[in-house]
Amino acid sequence: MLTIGFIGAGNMAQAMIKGWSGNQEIQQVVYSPHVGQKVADDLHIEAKSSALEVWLASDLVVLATPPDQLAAVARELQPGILIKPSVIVASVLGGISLEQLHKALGNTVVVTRTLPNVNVAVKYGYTALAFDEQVDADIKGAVAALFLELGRTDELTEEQFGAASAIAGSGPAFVAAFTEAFKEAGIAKGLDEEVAAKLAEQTVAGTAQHMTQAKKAPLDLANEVMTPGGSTAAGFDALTQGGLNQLVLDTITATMAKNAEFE
Ligand SMILES: NC(=O)C1=CN([C@@H]2O[C@H](COP(=O)(O)OP(=O)(O)OC[C@H]3O[C@@H](n4cnc5c(N)ncnc54)[C@H](O)[C@@H]3O)[C@@H](O)[C@H]2O)C=CC1
Ligand SMILES: O=C(O)[C@@H]1CCC=N1
Repeated sequence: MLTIGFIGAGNMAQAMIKGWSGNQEIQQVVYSPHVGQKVADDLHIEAKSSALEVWLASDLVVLATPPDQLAAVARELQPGILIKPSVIVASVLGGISLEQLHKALGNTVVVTRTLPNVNVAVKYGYTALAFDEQVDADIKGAVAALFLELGRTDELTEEQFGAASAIAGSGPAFVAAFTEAFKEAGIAKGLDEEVAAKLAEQTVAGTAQHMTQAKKAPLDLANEVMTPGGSTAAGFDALTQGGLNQLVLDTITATMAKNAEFE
């Protein structure tokens, strides 16, 4: 049995807990000063009463607080790090580097940097992983296998994390915003809200599934839909000439700029 302990019980921690919840080989525990007990009750796992208790109970500890809480959490964990140095840390803290993790937690702790997105809750996530030279191949393999259970995963360089965070980490929010805009357009054109919501959601979900299952590039799929001289091409021109690519680039640039503030 592997025990995964969460420090922080917000949206990201809950998504990961849900993703691993069906695995009989994994036991999960959680601490948060605010909502830990409620989240534990809702997700049928055990609540601990401090970050230190989580550390002492776990094989792998996920740091899932807001990034600015790292120093406070590290202070609480110091006795645990001395008593039980074998614990592996998987940090999901946005913008916090491996070097910053070592500075806060000490050089002897095995730290890994992981960047999942909320879609891990339904095992359709993407998780970027980064390791330093202290992490041996067995630990890398074990951490990668855990996240592979929650969707796709890759080892990236830390330099790639800013862009990966904006596109894969924050991306579900942007795709959701596009889906909402699709729905709003349907309502504006006379559909009931319920119908518009269903059409928008199923079209976004189906398009993603189609590209994945058929290994089709986005523009190849778009070209299949665009009957020459037909209606889709007229809409596609409006979308691209209206500045879609620039808008998406601006979105990613703004996201990365904010993320860099934590470094
Ligand atoms: N939400 C997302 O999609 C993603 C979030 N992340 C990262 O995950 C981390 C958490 O983000 P969210 O879950 O969205 O935030 P959130 O605000 O939903 O949750 C934060 C949690 O941390 C707890 N907390 C605050 N201070 C604490 C402390 N000193 N000790 C223990 N627990 C404490 C809060 O009670 C709360 O349960 C952030 O560092 C964020 O950058 C990374 C990738 C994606
Ligand atoms: O919004 C945030 O700061 C975090 C990082 C990636 C997704 N959520």
